[in-house]
Amino acid sequence: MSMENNLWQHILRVRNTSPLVHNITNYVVMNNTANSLLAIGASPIMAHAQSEVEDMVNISHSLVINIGTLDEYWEDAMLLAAKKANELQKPWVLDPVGAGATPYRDKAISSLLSLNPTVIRGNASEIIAIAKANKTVTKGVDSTAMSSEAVEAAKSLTEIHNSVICISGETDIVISKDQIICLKNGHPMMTKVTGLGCTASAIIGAFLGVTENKTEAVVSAMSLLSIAGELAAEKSTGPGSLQVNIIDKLYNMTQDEFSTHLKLSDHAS
Ligand SMILES: Nc1ncnc2c1ncn2[C@@H]1O[C@H](COP(=O)(O)OP(=O)(O)O)[C@@H](O)[C@H]1O
Ligand SMILES: Cc1ncsc1CCOP(=O)(O)O
Ligand SMILES: [Mg+2]
Repeated sequence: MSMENNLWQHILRVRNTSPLVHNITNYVVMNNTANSLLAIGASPIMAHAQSEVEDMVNISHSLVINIGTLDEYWEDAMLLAAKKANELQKPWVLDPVGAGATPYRDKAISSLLSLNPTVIRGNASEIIAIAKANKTVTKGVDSTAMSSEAVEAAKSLTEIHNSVICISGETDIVISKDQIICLKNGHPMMTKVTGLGCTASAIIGAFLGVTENKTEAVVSAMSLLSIAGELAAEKSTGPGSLQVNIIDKLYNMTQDEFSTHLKLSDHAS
């Protein structure tokens, strides 16, 4: 079966099996992330109490850790949850929001990285920062670099942590040990809606919960969100309506819309 066909099958599997996705995420995006997960057919739970995160991982299909509004208490909860996911061999995603912006953020990321996330998804500046390539300066939570500049940084992270890396941006690039997949979907207005990167990471979590092939899980998630953004932008007058229209398109995307818009290319790494 072609990769394109596999991607649509993964989308259907999320819709039909409704994986439970445990999110330890930031205050800015919690509501939008939960609604996006519901729209694709997944079941979201946001929980960060140290007393329950391990039990929550136990009943979930996957875990998503997002450091957007981190503090010391949350950091400990994240480490507990990631350790439990590893112990139970459940997939988990790290979204290193704002990597490189402050020493505290980088210290927390390095503790989480030592637990070898299944997938790391960030914009180009964040991926470069966490690989300590130091070729660019992170400006808050938005990217100042192009995805292509972060490819070398991502390759080194894949080698060290055995993780699949997703660099999001104008082109989304998914890097595993033997493959580099580029997706040229999306719309520039998506950068004017807060939390769409966080949504991408959460949706990746949903696909990891139902799909053995981790690279395909990431590509399914990124193509679904980016095509939804592209189609939603056509009928949006600005970022406010785009935010809402993306959730609707995640919910009602058809196979025809998916396959006629998908712009994917595959290379050996
Ligand atoms: N310039 C762009 N053109 C088209 N799509 C984009 C662009 N920038 C980001 N996107 C899309 O927006 C979503 C979020 O990615 P991104 O903005 O890189 O995350 P973050 O919010 O973490 O910086 C992805 O689906 C990505 O493909
Ligand atoms: C603005 C902001 N500040 C802390 S977390 C956050 C949301 C970042 O979301 P994204 O990286 O998906 O744009
Ligand atoms: Mg982000």
